[in-house]
Amino acid sequence: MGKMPVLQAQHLGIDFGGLTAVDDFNIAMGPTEIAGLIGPNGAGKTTIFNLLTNVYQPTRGTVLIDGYDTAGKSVVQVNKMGIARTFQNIRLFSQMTVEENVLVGFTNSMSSHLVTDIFRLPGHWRQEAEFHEKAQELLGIFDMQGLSDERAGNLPYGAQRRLEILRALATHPKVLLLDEPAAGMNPNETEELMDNIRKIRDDLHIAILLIEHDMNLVMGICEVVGVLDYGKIIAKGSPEDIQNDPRVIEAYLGKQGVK
Ligand SMILES: Nc1ncnc2c1ncn2[C@@H]1O[C@H](COP(=O)(O)OP(=O)(O)OP(=O)(O)O)[C@@H](O)[C@H]1O
Repeated sequence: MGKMPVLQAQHLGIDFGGLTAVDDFNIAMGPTEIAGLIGPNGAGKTTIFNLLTNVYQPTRGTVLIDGYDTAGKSVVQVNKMGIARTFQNIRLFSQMTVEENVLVGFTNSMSSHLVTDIFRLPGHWRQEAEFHEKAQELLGIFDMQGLSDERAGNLPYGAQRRLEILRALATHPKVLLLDEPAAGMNPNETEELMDNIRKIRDDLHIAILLIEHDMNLVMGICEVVGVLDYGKIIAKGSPEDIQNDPRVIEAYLGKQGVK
């Protein structure tokens, strides 16, 4: 039998007043799977990320990370259980350096006195050196070591998005959720991002679930794609299956003019 899923959602749903934003969402992700979630604007994609990370408490259903139920856990606790995410809008600490932004990611897996050590007390050189090294290693994924001391806010847009991914990776997730990682990127940057997403999966052995409107990216790197429409999954399968599914073409791809 295959390995236990790292991320499982069962009959997950949420209502906002009278609106059912997500209903009966199910997923079981293998440890190194790359999956995509697509659907028209307002279909509920980001809401699913918010449910998976406990930003929203589900009205129905369960989420399991590595087999453990996330019910009642805080966002930080769920992150420690193994799920990390990026956001549609960049949320970096723009006044801090590139390396400091990565270090912030590490702090989530440390006890609070270690955080104090790193940021306030200069005595713990060995620890600092260790974290510096780890940060450099992560920055190396995107060849960003040379930018360590730049202020994050001064980086070009594409580099800021890459840094966000690294900061999420610094929390040592088993599952990485990427919310529109290619948004605002030019075709060359998107192509590079695709290689890097594969590289992250291969090198770090983690599962990646992504929301994306860029169909080249979705169809190019996802092994499984789920299509969401009005809060419900209307189709699920390989990129080929999805592209040929009449329901999908009607709900989404047709409107986008993608063949
Ligand atoms: N906190 C909230 N309160 C009320 N309604 C909400 C809330 N969050 C999301 N919704 C509603 O849930 C639905 C799904 O929104 P969501 O942002 O998840 O869609 P999406 O598929 O991510 O869209 P997009 O592709 O535009 O980002 C929308 O109708 C939205 O208005």
